[in-house]
Amino acid sequence: MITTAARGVERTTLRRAQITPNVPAIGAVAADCLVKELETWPKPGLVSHVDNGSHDDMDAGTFRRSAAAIRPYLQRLADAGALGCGMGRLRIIGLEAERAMFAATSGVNTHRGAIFGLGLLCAAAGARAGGLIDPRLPLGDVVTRRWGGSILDGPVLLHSHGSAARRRFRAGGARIEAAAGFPSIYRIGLPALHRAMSVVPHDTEAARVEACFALIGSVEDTNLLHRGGLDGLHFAHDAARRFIASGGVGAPGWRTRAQAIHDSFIARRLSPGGSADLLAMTLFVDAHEGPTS
Ligand SMILES: CC(C)(COP(=O)(O)OP(=O)(O)OC[C@H]1O[C@@H](n2cnc3c(N)ncnc32)[C@H](O[C@H]2O[C@H](COP(=O)(O)OP(=O)(O)OP(=O)(O)O)[C@@H](O)[C@H]2O)[C@@H]1O)[C@@H](O)C(=O)NCCC(=O)NCCS
Ligand SMILES: Nc1ncnc2[nH]cnc12
Repeated sequence: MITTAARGVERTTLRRAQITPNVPAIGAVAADCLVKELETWPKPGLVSHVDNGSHDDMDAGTFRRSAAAIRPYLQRLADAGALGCGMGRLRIIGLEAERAMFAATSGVNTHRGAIFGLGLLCAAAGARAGGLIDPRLPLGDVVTRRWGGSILDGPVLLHSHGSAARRRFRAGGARIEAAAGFPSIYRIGLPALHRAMSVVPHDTEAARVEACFALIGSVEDTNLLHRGGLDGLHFAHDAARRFIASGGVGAPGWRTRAQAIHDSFIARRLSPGGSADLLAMTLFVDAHEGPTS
């Protein structure tokens, strides 16, 4: 737990540090990406502004409260990145963010994966904007270079759904994704988002749907493994890949087909929460290094 004394040190250091003017915007951009992820429909099995997907313990309001509660911590992670902090400091802020999330959601895990991955990307954006690292380096590479080793060496959560699924199925999960510089964002999420933006330039929600399906079709999502085992993961991969292969959001009638896949996930109670987090992270990276940023 962070002590009052440690907080005082952090505040003093922040006052002294040369934080460039765009660092203070990083947390707000990240929280906005969480809201954009929420406001994307249809997302198979996931909660949105339209329905609760495969969940009966949370709705759009739960996610909005969670995003608002963790926003200041995402900014603190950006500030910590700009100050050159190591993984130990980032982990303390991340755990505080988790506590704020649980307080805002009455104990429901909405964004633990997002706090981790988006939090690291915020710290990377802070390090880059603060002049600590080559500004041309992609944010994913910044994460690998600065914190990759300690991400993999850090303490493991023994009782999370994800850790149980990772042990049972030998899956990778959020740490491997982050330590490797977020290959799912750079190889899958961003190309799908940009492809769809060129096909449906006036429909930004459709572009997010395309990126979401592309991610679900490829990510080894521990949420899918936790709820549906290997069968659930394969079902999700197949359905999402078929949607993309048949033209995605560029094909006529795409919304009806996407909704049918959403319904099929709900019938199996599948929820690709890791892919939802990676969609929010894709939007964040796009905001910082996309064609129009
Ligand atoms: C390192 C931690 C992330 C440890 O977490 P864990 O051991 O649980 O590791 P993972 O299995 O790897 O998953 C963690 C969460 O990351 C998301 N995720 C899943 N697969 C992937 C993937 N392949 N790549 C990236 N991210 C992935 C996912 O988060 C979402 O799902 C959460 C809800 O899940 P769950 O509680 O199981 O909910 P339900 O299925 O609904 O449960 P039931 O209703 O069935 O009961 C939600 O949070 C989404 O965000 C995984 O859950 C990390 O937590 C940790 O160590 N934190 C400490 C802080 C820290 O180090 N911070 C660093 C600086 S910020
Ligand atoms: N929209 C969403 N629905 C369910 N789980 C999630 N985890 C992150 N975003 C989510």
